[in-house]
Amino acid sequence: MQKLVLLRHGQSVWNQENRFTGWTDVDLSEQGRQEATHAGQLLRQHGYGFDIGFTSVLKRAIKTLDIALEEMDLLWIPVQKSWRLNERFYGALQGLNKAETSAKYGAEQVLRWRRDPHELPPALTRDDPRFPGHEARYQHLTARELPLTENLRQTMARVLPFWTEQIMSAIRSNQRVLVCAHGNSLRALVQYIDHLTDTEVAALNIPTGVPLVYELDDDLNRLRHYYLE
Ligand SMILES: O=C(O)[C@@H](CO)OP(=O)(O)O
Repeated sequence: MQKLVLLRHGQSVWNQENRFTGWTDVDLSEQGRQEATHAGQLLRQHGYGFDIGFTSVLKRAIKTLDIALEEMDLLWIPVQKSWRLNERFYGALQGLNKAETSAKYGAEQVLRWRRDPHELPPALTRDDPRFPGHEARYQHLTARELPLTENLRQTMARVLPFWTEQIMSAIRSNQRVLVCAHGNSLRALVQYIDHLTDTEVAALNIPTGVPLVYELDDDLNRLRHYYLE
C-alpha cells in the first residue's frame, strides 16, 4: 500500500477578498500561512515523511509547500514545480469580485462558471495584460497550451500528463509524495482518481490547508481517502 498526500494551498489574499484568482500570482494571507504551518504540524504529528514534493508555479502553493516542509524539517527534499498543477485559468473573470460578479450576471451563471466542469468563463484576449503569454515563467509553453480561458475538463487534460508521467512514476518508484496545488487543479485530479461523475465533482470543495491522504494499492487504484485532523 502506498500513501499520497494532496494539499490545497492555504488561504490566499484573493480568497480572503473573494476574488477570482486563477493564474494570478497572489500571496498567502496571514491565515493562509497559519494553515500551511498547521498542515505541516499535522503531517509531522501523524508521522508522515516525504521523498519528493510537487507544486505549481504560483507562490501561494509554492509557499504552502515550503512552510509545511519546514515544519517537518524536510526543506531539503527535491521539489518539482509545473504550470500543469496551476489553478484553473479563470479567463476574463480573474481579478473580479465573486459577489459583484453574481450581482451582475446572476448567482446561477456564476455557479456554472465556478463548478460546471464544461462551462467556459469569458475568455481573455492575447493583448490583455493578464494573458500568461506575457510572463517569463510561461515562455516555454506552446500557443495551444497558453490558455485564454479554461473549464475543469481542460484543467484535467493538462494536469493528467503530469500526474501519469511525474507523480505516478515517483509513487511507483516507492517515493513518498506530497502534492501542493489548488482548489480546481486538485478537484480535477480527485475526479480522475476517484472516478467522480460531473455531478459529484461539481459538489466537491477541497478546503485550504488540510492534508488529504490517499491510500493506493499496488496498481495505484484508490483504496480509501481521508482528511487529516
Ligand atoms: O478563484 C479561484 O481561482 C478559485 C479558487 O480560489 O475559485 P473557485 O473556488 O470559485 O473556483
